[in-house]
Amino acid sequence: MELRFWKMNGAGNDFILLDNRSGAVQLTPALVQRLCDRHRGVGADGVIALRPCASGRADWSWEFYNSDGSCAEMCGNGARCFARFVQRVTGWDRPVLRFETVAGVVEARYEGREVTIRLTPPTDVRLRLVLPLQSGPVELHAINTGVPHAVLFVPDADQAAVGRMGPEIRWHPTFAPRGTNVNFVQILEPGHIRVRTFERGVEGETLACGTGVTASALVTALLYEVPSPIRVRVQGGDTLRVAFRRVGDQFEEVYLTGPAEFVFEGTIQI
Ligand SMILES: N[C@@H](CCC[C@H](N)C(=O)O)C(=O)O
Repeated sequence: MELRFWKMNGAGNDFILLDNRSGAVQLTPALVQRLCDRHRGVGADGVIALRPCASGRADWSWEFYNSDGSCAEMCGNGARCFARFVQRVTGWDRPVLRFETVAGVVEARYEGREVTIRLTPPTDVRLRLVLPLQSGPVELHAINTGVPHAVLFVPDADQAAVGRMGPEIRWHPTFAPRGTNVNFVQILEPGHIRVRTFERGVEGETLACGTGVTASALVTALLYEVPSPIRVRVQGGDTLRVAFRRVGDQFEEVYLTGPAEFVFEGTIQI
């Protein structure tokens, strides 16, 4: 079978997008791994498939897979790409698109080449956890912004031990059974942070992680009383923006703004 795909990226976090409205493509873990293979496939951090919204709660639905073939509940950078993809393949011409994810309904607003998404409210906030790692105890913070994230503050993101501490925290029993994504956050100035993310399901550092950027900004807001919006520089060099409405320790509205770019389209035999 010949599979048509579109390659996109959001701040360097790259995805293969498929129009699977008909349900003709069976996205097995093996097929996702093959498509995402950077040597033998198209190459990407994940695969996103457009689906009709069976529940009627939104305009469309998606399936999201990490490059290892695992399903994830949500993806911030992927959500912005998905919004532009729906425009291209369905002719969607409204200013806002709502689509269903495992984490809940996400709203996307088109702003030229950028997209702002409204995420589901964060859950499972746990501040000041101390984890006994091999290198000694480390203080970090947990928050779920659609998928689980650990956030730890470092003096210099360039020097952060992402490759060593990332997998250790990602698989730590505190976050069992499905583990967590891990963000290393440097405060650059008030309202401006830099984030490097070790991603679950990619099992490595990506150039950006939208839900990780959001998690890092919200934890920064809680710990350091930083007001909305917060600018976040990612490893790929882009700057994303996180805006929120906070009531006490609760975030009632959370938005992520950033780029979503088409790179190429093609076909592959599966
Ligand atoms: N890159 C994404 C997050 C994708 C899911 C994540 N790897 C997980 O399995 O939790 C983003 O931009 O948010």
